Amino acid sequence: MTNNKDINKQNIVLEIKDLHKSFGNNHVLNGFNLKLYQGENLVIMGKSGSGKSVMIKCLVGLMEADSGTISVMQNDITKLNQSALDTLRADIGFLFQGSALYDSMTVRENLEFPLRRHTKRFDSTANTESLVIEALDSVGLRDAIDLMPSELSGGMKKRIAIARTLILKPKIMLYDEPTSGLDPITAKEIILLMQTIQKKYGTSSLIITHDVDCARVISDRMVLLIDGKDYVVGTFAELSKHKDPKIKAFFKNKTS
Ligand SMILES: Nc1ncnc2c1ncn2[C@@H]1O[C@H](COP(=O)(O)OP(=O)(O)OP(=O)(O)O)[C@@H](O)[C@H]1O
Repeated sequence: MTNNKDINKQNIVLEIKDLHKSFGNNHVLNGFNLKLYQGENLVIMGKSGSGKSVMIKCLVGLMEADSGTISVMQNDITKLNQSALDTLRADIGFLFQGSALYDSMTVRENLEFPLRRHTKRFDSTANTESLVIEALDSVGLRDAIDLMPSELSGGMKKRIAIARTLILKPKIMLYDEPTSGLDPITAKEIILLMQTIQKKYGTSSLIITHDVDCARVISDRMVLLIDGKDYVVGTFAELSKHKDPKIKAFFKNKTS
């Protein structure tokens, strides 16, 4: 299933070309490529240890690749100075696996935190309170504004983490295992929320997941990371019918 929306294939918002990363003899990324188009949900699947986290770390600058290029909105991030990189980073919202809220801060303070770090992004008249409320409304949790993270369920934490990412109005969202640790109903709610956000904010999303149901619902295209490469790229419908055993293994009993 593909989502019925505009994808602008003329506008590549993120491109990884020929990425290599090894740790000694462990050649984790071995010529990995991907293109993310504006307005697209691109799912990356790969088995455990295939290099998804390594790829994300290279992408957000936490790890240096051995070779290859990573361009975000036509800027090669390996060639930017720190200040240009920080500006560009604000355009990328990263939802970490564990939600990563600050436990000692209220929901409001958690949401204000990125605003304080990226003050240049907002003019001085921007009202912090209204930005916080707008982001909370987007995830349906305005009433949680004064709660502490310990008072939230797993699904609520995920929503607040999404709101905290959205508050900077990113152009690209990176979701690392957005449904892991959630029960199937809550996982479905988060997937629906990701779709709603995409429509409302017009973001492009890179979604790393093991969750085949999530991939089926959310992906416009998928990339399978196998043997350190973009082994195959295509829609869920195309890949789930593939005869190659390495590809079939991802979809076993899951194509209904
Ligand atoms: N800092 C590091 N030093 C040495 N080896 C590393 C380092 N980081 C990752 N690796 C190795 O890179 C490989 C890929 O790891 P990575 O964490 O990217 O896998 P993954 O696809 O994200 O797995 P999972 O789905 O289980 O999270 C593994 O063999 C891992 O041991």
